Amino acid sequence: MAAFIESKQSGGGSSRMYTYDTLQEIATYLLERTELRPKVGIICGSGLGTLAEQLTDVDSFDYETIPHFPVSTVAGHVGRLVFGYLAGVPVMCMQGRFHHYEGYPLAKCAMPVRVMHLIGCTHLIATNAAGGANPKYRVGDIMLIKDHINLMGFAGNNPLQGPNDERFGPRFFGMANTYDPKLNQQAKVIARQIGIENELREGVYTCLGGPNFETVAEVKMLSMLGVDAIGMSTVHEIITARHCGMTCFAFSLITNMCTMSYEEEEEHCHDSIVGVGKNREKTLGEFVSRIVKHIHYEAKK
Ligand SMILES: O=P(O)(O)O[C@H]1O[C@H](CO)[C@@H](O)[C@H]1O
Ligand code: HPA
Repeated sequence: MAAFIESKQSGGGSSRMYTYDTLQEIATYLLERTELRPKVGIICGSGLGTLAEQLTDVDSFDYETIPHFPVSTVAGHVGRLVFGYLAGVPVMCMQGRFHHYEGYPLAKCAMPVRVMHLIGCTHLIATNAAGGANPKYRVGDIMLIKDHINLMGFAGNNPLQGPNDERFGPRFFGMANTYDPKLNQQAKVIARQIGIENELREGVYTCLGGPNFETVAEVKMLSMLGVDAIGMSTVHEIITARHCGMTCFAFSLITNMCTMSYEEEEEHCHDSIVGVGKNREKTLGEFVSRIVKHIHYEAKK
């Protein structure tokens, strides 16, 4: 198994390793094995995979069985692509994502987003577990992402590095309003409808490489830069989705507060992070179902 995982983890560091033809091959493999034609792709974060278990009439594919697909190596990420209906709407759901710290280049982490696009998804919903860097936040809050800071990009690490294939999108493109403001507005309405408006936040997310959590000095610095929540994912997926013209919606479940002083005992660990996701599964299921329904009916107007 270890050798198998290693072989799945190897490969170049840029978008070059997943050519348009390779990605089309993956999409075709899946389309030949499911009759569902989803317009919405969902990525489940750590501990949030039970969302995929709410789908009905499913066709599911373990990552190991999908050609050219990496495998999930992190607890709380099952490693399965599930097609099915959520609240009566066809969706495809990654029950487990890929992270840079697993040894995968960013282009590989974000590759399934391009597969979603080729399958016909027009919308991406990315979810994640994140640490609260905003002291007003509480564990269990849901933070709508209104923007991100691509810290890894500052250091020259971007999922779109390498030759650009115009069939996906242009070489250069803007990122303003990438997190669809209208969907965030609707999410606030939904939060009121389901009685979670007091737990809903809207803020800025950043992704660090991980796998270690942040030092106190790092949290202080990020907080000064305007970061509200810190994680190790999502940013490269959203950049990839934006590049190919998908509408993006994303939120963080605040699973822990980042350690903000040296006196505090650091309490977070991956198990408790996954546990918070599980505790919030019912609420998040309802929240995401309503977002998906909204996207579906808006598209029909
Ligand atoms: O971003 P997701 O996949 O939700 O996972 C988050 O939780 C893990 C840390 O416990 C890290 O992988 C971090 O990125
Ligand atoms: N930091 C980084 N990533 C995370 C955290 C955190 O505190 N919590 C969940 N994912």
